[in-house]
Amino acid sequence: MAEETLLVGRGLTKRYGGVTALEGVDFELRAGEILGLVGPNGAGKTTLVDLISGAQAATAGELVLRGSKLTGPASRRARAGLARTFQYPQLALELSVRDNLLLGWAARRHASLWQMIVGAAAGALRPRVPADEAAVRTLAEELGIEGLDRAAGDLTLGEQRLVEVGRALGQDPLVLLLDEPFAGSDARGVTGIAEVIHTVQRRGHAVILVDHNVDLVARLVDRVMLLDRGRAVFDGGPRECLASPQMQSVYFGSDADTDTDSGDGSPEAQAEVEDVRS
Ligand SMILES: Nc1ncnc2c1ncn2[C@@H]1O[C@H](COP(=O)(O)OP(=O)(O)OP(=O)(O)O)[C@@H](O)[C@H]1O
Repeated sequence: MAEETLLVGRGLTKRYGGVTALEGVDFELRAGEILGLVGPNGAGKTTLVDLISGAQAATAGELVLRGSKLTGPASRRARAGLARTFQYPQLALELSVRDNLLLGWAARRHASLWQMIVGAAAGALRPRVPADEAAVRTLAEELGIEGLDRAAGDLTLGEQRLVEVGRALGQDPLVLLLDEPFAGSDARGVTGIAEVIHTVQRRGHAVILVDHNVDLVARLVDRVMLLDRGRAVFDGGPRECLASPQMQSVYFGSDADTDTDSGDGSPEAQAEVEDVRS
């Protein structure tokens, strides 16, 4: 695995009024690394993704991407090399699957994915770039996305997630942030999303993968960070995390057994991830 440090977070803290969502979280993400972010409801997982992506401003702390401070709004951070997906997929529902995917490629050349979405909804996804269209067709085949002319609003939740992950891949991110990408996905969707994760890794870039399902995450990632009530209580290998006293304490209390599946994610999804882990 490459040794270059891509992204560093130091002392990341977020307070919403009296609620401390995140407190002094440090991490390092290396090139080619897949980092799993796990923890129970309210642990601060989405907040950390929000602080990295720029969806929320940190109360304290700093982020450094390839040696440069990462600051400013989400659009600037996207230009710096971040792409993310959301707990609830954010596609342009009235546009086709093809156009939603094309937005990822188009965003490489434009200021902001969100400006692109608004512009595309108004018919501004022109002129089309043949190379982008070819890349979208290839990606759709690889991910098993069918019916490129369908409106995104007609897709199932799992299909929408796959398209959103595909769009993020089109941005060719240095760091891809995936917030619960498997929820609502069938086995084919899980395979497709896992393929995207490995594609980013093969490019020497990095992925932060958030999910409730610790067993499922552990099969895909190189490292796991366990959050509990806003604090990082474990950072290390997935097997070590599953066996750690911190994991026991966070999920079960100290003397519980080791079934770490929170119940999110289908059995099919888990079986499929077992198969696709490379
Ligand atoms: N906009 C907000 N305003 C106030 N409190 C918030 C806000 N966003 C998050 N919180 C609080 O911050 C804490 C961390 O929330 P966060 O959504 O980051 O957790 P999470 O680990 O992603 O949880 P889940 O797995 O349920 O999505 C929670 O107590 C939550 O209620």
